[in-house]
Amino acid sequence: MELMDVIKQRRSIGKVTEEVPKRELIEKLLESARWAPNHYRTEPFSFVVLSGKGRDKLGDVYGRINVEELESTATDEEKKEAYEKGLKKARRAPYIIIVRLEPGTASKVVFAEEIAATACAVQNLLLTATDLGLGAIWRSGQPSYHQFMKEAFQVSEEGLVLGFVYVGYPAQEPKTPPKKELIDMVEWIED
Ligand SMILES: Cc1cc2nc3c(=O)[nH]c(=O)nc-3n(C[C@H](O)[C@H](O)[C@H](O)COP(=O)(O)O)c2cc1C
Repeated sequence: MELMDVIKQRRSIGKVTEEVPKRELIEKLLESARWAPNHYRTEPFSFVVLSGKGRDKLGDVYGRINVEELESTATDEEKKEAYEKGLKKARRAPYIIIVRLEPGTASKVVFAEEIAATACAVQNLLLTATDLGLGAIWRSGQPSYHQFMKEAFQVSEEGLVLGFVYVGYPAQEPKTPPKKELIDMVEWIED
């Protein structure tokens, strides 16, 4: 596909089928992420790929966070339900790619730029998914930044789990969300 077509056709696909994409396709996504720009060559991004029962590692964290958020008066039944809801959340796609960020340690490194570089890596991944006919969505939310998440996926105090890319084959054709017009976001200053 033409680059501009891939860019425009990429949509966040939240609903995917249970069909498991071949591992080689997921490897292609990761390979494209590897080439993202990053300042001072810190390459702050790394990935954990979950599939099958491996997804329960994320589900367990979601579940424990759900349980922690319950009132102290919650019954065992309510805790079980909350935990299982977490497990289910991590089964929404056959593959989940955990996006980790570990900032460079040199004093000149700017944390915002480490986030920018990691976001570039995710965009590469999402565009490649579009090109390969896969459906993908970048998910985040508060659990992403929870201490349980950092511990489970070995992220340091300084680092971040920037989010999760859920990948499968599209089970929906999402509408294109309204996008601002260029005229509303660009100022040209000439001569
Ligand atoms: C940093 C980031 C975090 C996101 N987190 C979520 C999320 O937790 N849940 C979700 O449904 N979509 C999430 N999205 C996807 C956006 O909802 C989506 O990009 C937006 O609606 C525009 O739609 P499009 O991606 O199809 O252009 C996230 C996107 C970004 C860039």
